[in-house]
Amino acid sequence: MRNSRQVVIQSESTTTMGEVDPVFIQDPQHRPKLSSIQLQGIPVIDLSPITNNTVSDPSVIESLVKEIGNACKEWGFFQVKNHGVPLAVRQRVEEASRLFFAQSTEEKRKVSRDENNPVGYYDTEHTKNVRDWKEVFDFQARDPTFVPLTLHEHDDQITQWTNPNPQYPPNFRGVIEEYIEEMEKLSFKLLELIALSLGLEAKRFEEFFIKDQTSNIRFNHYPPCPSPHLALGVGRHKDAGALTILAQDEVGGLEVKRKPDGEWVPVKPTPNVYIINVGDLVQVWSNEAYESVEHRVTTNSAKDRFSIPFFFFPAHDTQVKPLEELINEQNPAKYRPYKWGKFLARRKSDNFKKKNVENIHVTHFKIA
Ligand SMILES: O=C(O)CCC(=O)C(=O)O
Ligand SMILES: [Fe+2]
Repeated sequence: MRNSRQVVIQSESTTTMGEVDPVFIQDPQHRPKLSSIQLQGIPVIDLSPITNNTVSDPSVIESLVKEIGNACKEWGFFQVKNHGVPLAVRQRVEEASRLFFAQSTEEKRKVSRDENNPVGYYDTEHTKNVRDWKEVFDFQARDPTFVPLTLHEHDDQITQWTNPNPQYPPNFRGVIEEYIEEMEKLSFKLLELIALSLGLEAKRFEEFFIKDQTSNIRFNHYPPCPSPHLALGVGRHKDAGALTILAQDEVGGLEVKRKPDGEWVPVKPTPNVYIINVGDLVQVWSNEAYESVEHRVTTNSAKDRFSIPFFFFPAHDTQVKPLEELINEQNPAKYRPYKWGKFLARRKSDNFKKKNVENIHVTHFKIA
């Protein structure tokens, strides 16, 4: 994370000095407060009614669906326990991630992403044009993943993204693939519950994901940062997909913007839970019954932090628009239709070129 342009910055709030390249420094209004208070957190929902085969009482499922619906409305975020993902599978992938990032930068760059194949290692991501204090390794759930060749709306040619094959740790790919399989199963279950909570058929969303989904998993490593009050691990953003399933370690740093008052609420680490958030696609499909909520990651000066989000993305040819069942004369569609694949390719391309404009975002399709 260090380079020759490093400068010494005088902290505003304390007398400590920290060394951070200016590209990492957030505007004052976006700097984290780093308070240690733990506010009333996002809800933890017990998924045993759907993971435990012996539950037959429909009212139990009904109340689970209500809980999920309420969490989506109030927070856009929730956590799940008794989710059915074997702990050993998670531990294997977490261990592999640590080993991967512990290698030299030179080794990691052997599996770097590039403009045509935006999958693999990189350490220069910018969120809202400020550099994130992190390094990542991206891996697609489908290998190859089919995506549009160009960004032109009427060009139907496709190309493919393929996964790199890191040599270390041994069997990294196998361990990731095993974990992805669990993430997909959980994603489908969660989307069913979300569909039910919107009054839709349980499998309403399935068609978008069955063939050629574009989901990816990301390994994040946030090294200790000498100036945690100036930089962020990931700047404030919303996730663009359908939903995200996040495994965070015990260090903490994820903050969610609380809906009514805009307060940044830290998500306290809890062993073996997953943090779920609905993304922009659910916001559009539900015609804003549910909203995708901003979140960010703070850094700290003492500890490395690792997290693993799984981004559940539909097939590239999915036409995204508010669902017919959820719009009517009183509640007309709030978004124009858009092609998921074009959107995704545009995002990756803007992101790679680090254009000095805001990345494409779902608000571009909002009907004023
Ligand atoms: O590391 C985290 O806790 C969250 C990361 C995140 O929000 C993202 O990668 O989109
Ligand atoms: Fe995110």
